[in-house]
Amino acid sequence: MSSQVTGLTTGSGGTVKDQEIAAEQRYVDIAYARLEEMRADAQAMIREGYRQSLAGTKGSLVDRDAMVHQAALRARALDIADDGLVFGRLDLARADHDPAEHASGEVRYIGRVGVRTSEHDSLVIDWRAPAAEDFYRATPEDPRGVVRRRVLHSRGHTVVDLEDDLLDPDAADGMTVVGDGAFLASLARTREGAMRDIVATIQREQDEVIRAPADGTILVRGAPGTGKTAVALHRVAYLLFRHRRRFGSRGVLVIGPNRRFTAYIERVLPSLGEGSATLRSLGDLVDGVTATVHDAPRLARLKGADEMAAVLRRAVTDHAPGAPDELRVVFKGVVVTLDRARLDRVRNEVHRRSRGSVNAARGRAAELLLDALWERFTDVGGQEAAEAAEGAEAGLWNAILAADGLAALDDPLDQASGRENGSGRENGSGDPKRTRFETRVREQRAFTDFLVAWWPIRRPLDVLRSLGDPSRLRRAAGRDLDRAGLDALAASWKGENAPLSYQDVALLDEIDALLGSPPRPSRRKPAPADDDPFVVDGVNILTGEDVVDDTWEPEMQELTTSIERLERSRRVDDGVVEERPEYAHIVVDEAQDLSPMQWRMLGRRGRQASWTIVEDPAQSAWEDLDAARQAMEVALGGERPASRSRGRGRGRRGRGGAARKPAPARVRHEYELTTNYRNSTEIAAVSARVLAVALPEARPARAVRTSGIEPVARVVPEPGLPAAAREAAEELLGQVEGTIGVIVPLSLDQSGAQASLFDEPVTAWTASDRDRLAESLPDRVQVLDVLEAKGLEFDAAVIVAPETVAAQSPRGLRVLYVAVSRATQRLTVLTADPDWRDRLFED
Ligand SMILES: Nc1ncnc2c1ncn2[C@@H]1O[C@H](COP(=O)(O)OP(=O)(O)OP(=O)(O)O)[C@@H](O)[C@H]1O
Repeated sequence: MSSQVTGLTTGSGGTVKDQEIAAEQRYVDIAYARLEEMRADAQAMIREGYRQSLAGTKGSLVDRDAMVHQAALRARALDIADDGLVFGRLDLARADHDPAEHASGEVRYIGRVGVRTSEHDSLVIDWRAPAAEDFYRATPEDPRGVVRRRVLHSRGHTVVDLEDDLLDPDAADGMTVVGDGAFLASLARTREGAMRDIVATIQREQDEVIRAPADGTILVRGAPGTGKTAVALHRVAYLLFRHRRRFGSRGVLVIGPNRRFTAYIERVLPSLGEGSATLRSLGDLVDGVTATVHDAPRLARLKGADEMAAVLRRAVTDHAPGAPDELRVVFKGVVVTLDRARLDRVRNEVHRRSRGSVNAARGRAAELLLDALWERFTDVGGQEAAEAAEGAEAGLWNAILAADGLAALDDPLDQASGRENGSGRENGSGDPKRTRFETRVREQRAFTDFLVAWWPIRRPLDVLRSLGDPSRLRRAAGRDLDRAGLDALAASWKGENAPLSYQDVALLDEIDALLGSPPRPSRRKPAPADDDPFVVDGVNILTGEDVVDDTWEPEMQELTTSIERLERSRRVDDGVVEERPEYAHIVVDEAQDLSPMQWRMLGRRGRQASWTIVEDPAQSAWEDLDAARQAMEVALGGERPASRSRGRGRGRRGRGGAARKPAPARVRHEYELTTNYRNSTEIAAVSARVLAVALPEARPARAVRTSGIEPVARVVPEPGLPAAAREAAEELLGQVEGTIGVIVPLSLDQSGAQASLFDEPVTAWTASDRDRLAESLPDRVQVLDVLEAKGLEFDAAVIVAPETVAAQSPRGLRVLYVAVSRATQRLTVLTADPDWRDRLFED
């Protein structure tokens, strides 16, 4: 028999629950005392590391670094554990349980880090260790040897509440069971603006995802509020704990939809003691650029489509803006010219042969230009003319020398060809006249200046901006874009200061991959080469190497090759070209919104990675989900069915991709989360109605918490919506303690070239509407548009003009579904259309 207690008073003072709390407090105090000793040990180890460095040998410095690094990591993890160190207790059944005896089997305490006594006995088990798994997995149907599971709620070092689950009543002889729904109560807690870890209350289906196999791909689906983000972050902490060597060294990347979202989740991993994962949004994944705007859905669809890859491929092979369209050199008095058509042929040939990095192909461009010049030189009879001029010149000199009684000159051009043998390009022709020609041409400033201007080292942003010119974009587009698309795209990229959108960032990454690294400078500086014609102001324009000597004037360096320098300074640190980072594991949150181009961007960072993909297709703002799926498959590098599925996982065969050679097949496991921990049942009912219209076949998640507070709907004439939104926010400020989100429709640019994308004008909210609304509201109220609200949650939400949100794009209803599922406690909907009130609020 066990005794279920919620607040009974005992004779010895306090409730039974108080006594249980006091007993747990004694244990927790012991754990904290030991934690303090471990922290002191870690500090001592850091000091010892520094002391060793005084020994002064190289080996001791390496040892010191390793020791200090390890000790510092340990110290940080221990510091973090200081808050709520112990949060769980498992009472296990005795293996030889005799029903006649009192059950007192093994007791395990679960916490944020593992704590052992100085004799190495376990005091607290790290939540990620195998021995902690039962804490999250045991259920009454499958108790896994657990009789009672206890969750300890603490404030700092003090235990303030307990909650028990009795999992095996037959084995719980005499065991006290306390609790009054503290878990559910914790779900209703105030949201303060940043997501918190859920380590003490991870549920079984969530734990299966967190501890899923580390290889291959994990695909996690679930409706809003089912904990997908929370689970993905806890999985990162788990992977880094269990496979530190593998994931710690090459790194884990967590990708979220926007910067607001990454700011919202950024505290979770550090609170779990993991500071090493890289957290980025789709808008700041590429170094040096930051997206500040979302494109209107139709523009986003154009930019994100797979076809853009071909458009950009053609764009980087076009001549750079301002590239000269004539090359003119002089050899032996003969003027040799390459006109625009000939230059274009050379350009095409360079691209055909160099397949890959455009920026690194300048050397090849120089070679093919020389070939074309020689061809042209011979075509125009230049050889004969040069020989005649040469003969006349030599004759003149010899006549002068003979008059002075001196011997005749050797052929000066033969001397030049002798020099050529040692230093120049081997053109393979074996023709000394041609070799001589090339040597002379390469020495000409006209040629090297032309080369730098005609084949500049290009930056991705310059290429994108150049497509703001409609004629240039039309050349690049071929048949891949129609007229309306062309105009809208060009308008969005035009001008130095046009803001960069989230989709633009993926395009910049694509261009970066096409341009490739600029030529790599060598670590060793070569000697200054005064006689090297490809050295222009201290830089070899073919290789990008610095060939400056100590006497070089820095100002002079800046004069001629500043583009190269700028580009290299972006990437080069201490002589090492910084390549695009690749990760061992990539977590993609809100994956349903990624465009094909964004998948390509991620794929380049995870060629060898395993993946955790988290998504809810019902929340997708992206129109062409099939194309996005295919791009995802390519990014993931080919799949094969799971050899062994765990939990609810199911294996599935993917469709490798054509754009990249498929990587070795990888295992995939799919999971579904089914419980909504965010919304009250009342709010969940509203979002279920939107889902039923948006995607009738989809199933809403089961909400578990009833608040007794019904959502509110108000019908307001359209011009009055901003004022009504403000009023609603002010009202909610008095009703909830935490955050309030006022979620408004998108601000769509339907002017100028972008107007052609809209069949008919759609109501939009302007930036000034938003600003006016946000004016003088306190910080805990955020005014944001529906796309910015992705992944976030608030104590209360005001949804403004659902009818407009629904009409703004073909996926408008799904976007509205996102908006109405953000609130934990209170929801107010303001609409100008009474039908919409009925749709959302009447059964
Ligand atoms: N096991 C749990 N214990 C306590 N809180 C939980 C648990 N699981 C999820 N939550 C809470 O539920 C809320 C929703 O979680 P989360 O944001 O991860 O959901 P989501 O599925 O990613 O939602 P969306 O699809 O809307 O982005 C968060 O406040 C999270 O802390």
